[in-house]
Amino acid sequence: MKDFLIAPSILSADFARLGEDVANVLAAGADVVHFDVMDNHYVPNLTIGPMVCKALRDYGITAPIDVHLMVKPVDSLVPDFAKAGASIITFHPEASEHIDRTLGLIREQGCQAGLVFNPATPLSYLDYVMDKVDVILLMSVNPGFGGQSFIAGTLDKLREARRRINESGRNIRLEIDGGVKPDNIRDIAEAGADMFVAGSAIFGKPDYKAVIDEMRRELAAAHG
Ligand SMILES: O=C(CO)[C@H](O)[C@H](O)COP(=O)(O)O
Ligand SMILES: [Fe+2]
Repeated sequence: MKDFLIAPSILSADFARLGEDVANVLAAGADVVHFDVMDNHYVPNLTIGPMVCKALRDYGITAPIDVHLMVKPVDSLVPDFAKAGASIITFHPEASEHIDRTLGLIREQGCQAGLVFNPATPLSYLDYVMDKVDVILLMSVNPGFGGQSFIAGTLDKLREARRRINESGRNIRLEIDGGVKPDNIRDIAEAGADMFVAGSAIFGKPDYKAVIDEMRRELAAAHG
């Protein structure tokens, strides 16, 4: 089977007992912790910052933490998240004045760097920075909230992103975020994604392992 990563979004976790809930979802078979940072400025919602990332590390979470920055400006938060234990830091190109500089800053801080594309953001932002990204994250909902429905047009965009990655010859992760569920994850994988964020689909069910196992069965059946 291809190397697929499942990354539960803690946006839908129980914040009153976050460490325990994250440990439980990892014990249920998740690979990566997806950490949504919203600032009530770039997106109309307010969530969590570096202190919470550090608290998860202090609690004993050792899995990669994938920090999805939905903030503007971006750069000042990058060293803070790197120090707090982030493994991957992704940001929206519209939110950075200097995309190349922000990507470089993330790598200088020892993290993997990625760009996030809203449903209407063109992939042309990749044109001159393909050698500086480790992750490409396509949003399949408009950013700001969990529990929204997958926008079907994202499948074509995934194919286009996969084509660009293949052409680059680089080992870049293709991550998808928003409305991912057991009943659509196979189509999403066949369109080219290899890292799958799922918030409400996993944390919204009492048995995390049952959902993750079902996703893995669907992924095992994916072609391509
Ligand atoms: O970045 C996000 C929203 O901006 C979240 O990661 C995403 O929405 C996950 O939630 P769900 O799987 O419930 O759609
Ligand atoms: Fe996210």
